[in-house]
Amino acid sequence: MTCRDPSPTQLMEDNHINMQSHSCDPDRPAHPGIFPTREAGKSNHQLAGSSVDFLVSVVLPAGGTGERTGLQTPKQFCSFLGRPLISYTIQAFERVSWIQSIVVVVAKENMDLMTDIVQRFQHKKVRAVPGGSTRHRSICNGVRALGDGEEERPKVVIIHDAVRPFVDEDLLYKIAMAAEEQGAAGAIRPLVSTVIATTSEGYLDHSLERAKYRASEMPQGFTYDVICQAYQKCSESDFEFGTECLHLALQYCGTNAKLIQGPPTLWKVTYKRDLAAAESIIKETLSRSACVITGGSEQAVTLADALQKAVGALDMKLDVIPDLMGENAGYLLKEWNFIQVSVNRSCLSEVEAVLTDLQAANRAVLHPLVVIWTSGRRTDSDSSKVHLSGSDELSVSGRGVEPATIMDLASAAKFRNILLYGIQLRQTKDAERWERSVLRLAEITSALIRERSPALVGQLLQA
Ligand SMILES: Nc1ccn([C@@H]2O[C@H](COP(=O)(O)OP(=O)(O)OP(=O)(O)O)[C@@H](O)[C@H]2O)c(=O)n1
Ligand SMILES: O=P(O)(O)OC[C@@H](O)[C@@H](O)[C@@H](O)CO
Repeated sequence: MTCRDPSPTQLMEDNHINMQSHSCDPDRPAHPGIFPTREAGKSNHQLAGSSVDFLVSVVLPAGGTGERTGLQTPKQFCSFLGRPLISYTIQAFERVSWIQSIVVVVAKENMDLMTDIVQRFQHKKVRAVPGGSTRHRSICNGVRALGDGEEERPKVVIIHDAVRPFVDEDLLYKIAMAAEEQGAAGAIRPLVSTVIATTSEGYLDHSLERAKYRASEMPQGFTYDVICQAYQKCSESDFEFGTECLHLALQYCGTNAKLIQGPPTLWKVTYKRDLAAAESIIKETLSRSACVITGGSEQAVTLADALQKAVGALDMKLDVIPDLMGENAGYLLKEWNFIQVSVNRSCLSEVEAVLTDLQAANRAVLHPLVVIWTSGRRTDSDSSKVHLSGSDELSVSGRGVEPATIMDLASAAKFRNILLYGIQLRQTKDAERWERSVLRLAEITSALIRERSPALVGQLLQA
């Protein structure tokens, strides 16, 4: 996780609300209906096993400064594996086919940065609008943008803090359907700590019965009309100090939100420790599987099968294939990790071919891809076993692969966000030692894929 400059420290321009019009944006002309009342459009989207037959749009409030992290860079722009947190959240919504559009609400000084992020990570359905000095004001600006004529007004608006990157389609579907039916819906989680009330002198006044209360999380959903009306009627104090959209719907629209319990991953990145936790989850998600390419040789398949068995104990799934052609080309579009196994071959041509395929598939836009070149050599007549070659015997011709060669290849690949590592297996005649070497190979492979460290790129490690 990196939180480098540019780090906007300028606090958002104060965004005063005009009581008459409740315009959330001081620059926009005040007018009686800040939320157009055109009939919501209809659209039919088929979800596997379910359907959403109304338009759904999303508002991602991302206009905060993240003061509680103690960092200069607002947490939504802190990077994980070279990508800002907000891009992960946007991706979680982009892959939901029945969501028609996403409005990201950012501080005015971050509008250019947000536009760059949308372009760099090829986000679709996304546009950025300026936020306000409080979360409610930002959300209000986002909701208003949904009705400003650039697109068909949605039936349901999903509101989700941009710093909650782990949200799944199943929950979004439940929230959207409940909001369409009920007018409002929100995700909840059990309380971890008991809530207590304090006296003005800082003493315990009373304790709430924890079982009767829940933590209000995100996503939340509202019919466009309900959330518009709520923001049109709410008070200046609500805009300034409020933290709960569901409350506004109840208070100003008489709409009782349907509450839906979500998974533990709904938590909001708030403190610095949450950034580390988010990075760990992102890395873990990318490291659950890999594709092993053998070229079809018997020795390479033997080594790959041994590796597959060994990493299974490390909670990692390997698919062993001969190449990335035909139906195996699908791995180029779904896998983040590739292991090229070469036995008795000195050149890196096979791994170069993998790199070329990956670059052509343009897969490294969202996440760095990991390619590991694993080399071994059969050293006895028993073809059922691939023994390990010493680095000085790596090739049939007796010439080993120069470490500089893989470093050069890796340096070029890194510019395309592909991390190339090499692992050599040591020579042994002893089956038990060979097993231990394969276990080391599995541990190194798993660690390289999990950490995706740019520092080790191009290194030739020894298993
Ligand atoms: N004026 C604001 C304040 C907050 N938010 C957004 O609302 C979400 C939840 O708010 P919070 O976690 O409080 O973010 P910050 O206000 O940035 O955090 P802090 O209170 O620590 O400064 C975040 O995505 C934040 O960017 C916003 O859009 N506009
Ligand atoms: O912006 P804050 O971190 O102060 O609070 C945000 C939370 O209140 C909010 O995300 C949920 O409680 C749902 O409303």
